[in-house]
Amino acid sequence: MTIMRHDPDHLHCEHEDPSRELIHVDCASHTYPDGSVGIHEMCFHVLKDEIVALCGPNGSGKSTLIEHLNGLLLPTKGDIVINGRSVTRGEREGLWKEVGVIFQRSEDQLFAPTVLDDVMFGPLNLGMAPEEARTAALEALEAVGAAELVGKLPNYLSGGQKRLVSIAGILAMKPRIIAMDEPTSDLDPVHSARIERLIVELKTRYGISVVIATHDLELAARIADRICLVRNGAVFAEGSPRDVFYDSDLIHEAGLKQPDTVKTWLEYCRSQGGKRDERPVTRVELVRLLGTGPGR
Ligand SMILES: Nc1ncnc2c1ncn2[C@@H]1O[C@H](COP(=O)(O)OP(=O)(O)OP(=O)(O)O)[C@@H](O)[C@H]1O
Repeated sequence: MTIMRHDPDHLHCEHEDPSRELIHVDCASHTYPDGSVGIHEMCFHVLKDEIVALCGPNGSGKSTLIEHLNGLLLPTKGDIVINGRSVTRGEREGLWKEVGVIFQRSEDQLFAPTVLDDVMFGPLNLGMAPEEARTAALEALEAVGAAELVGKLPNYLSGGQKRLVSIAGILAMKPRIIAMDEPTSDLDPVHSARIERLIVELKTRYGISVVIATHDLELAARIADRICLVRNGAVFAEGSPRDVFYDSDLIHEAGLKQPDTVKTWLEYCRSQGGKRDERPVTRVELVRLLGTGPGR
């Protein structure tokens, strides 16, 4: 995968793998009622079996894009096509079965008296019979490792537990795609690692494609198949973590900073005057290379 730059003068939302496409955001724009531009001529896609990370500075449009992926917001211009159905043309029935969205603030998602009620809410809403919904909810809580929380009051859960329960609530609806806004923000390292493992499992074990909006570039480097750089309401470049994070000009243009792992390797190579063919993006890769030294 090489870096693809989106040329604002020749916008095209095509890509090389349309047969695997689940989401197609076709030059979509959204202006909020107060005149703020949320997204502007956004071209974006999600394929089957991939984890895509949206990376960009505050206010670049990541959350606004995520809220468009299951019809919470509608574009004021352009189209959003989910699994062949145009959201803009009103084909929105059952959209929550296709794309589940997990908000940055888990509180926005949890409102029922108990965790079980909360996780059952989505399946019941999709028309499942109560027993079936209960089974789906229990399975989802088990899958996220939160089975012991089943009878608890959502209000009294810790931030990390709330995040797990809100993921279970979405997973219980068995969507094809899950979009998460800042999935690891405000979590301690243990809970972050748990959510990170869960995101990878959603893809590898359940065949769910995942979109994450994140400021944690180290996380994106570890788990994403594709990085989409977002600026001024649009994806302006995309590529593999290795290609994107080693392009310092591009990262600068995105208003971001290279991940520490990348910076450490580049500094090490400079200090050693060695070759730079390898491009580690995870700490495990970095440590392995530091053991052999650059250019050896
Ligand atoms: N409900 C809203 N009403 C008005 N403007 C909004 C609303 N939500 C977002 N915006 C504006 O839309 C633009 C994009 O915001 P958005 O929250 O999508 O960015 P973001 O990349 O997710 O930012 P962050 O990383 O800080 O979460 C910003 O200028 C923001 O002020």
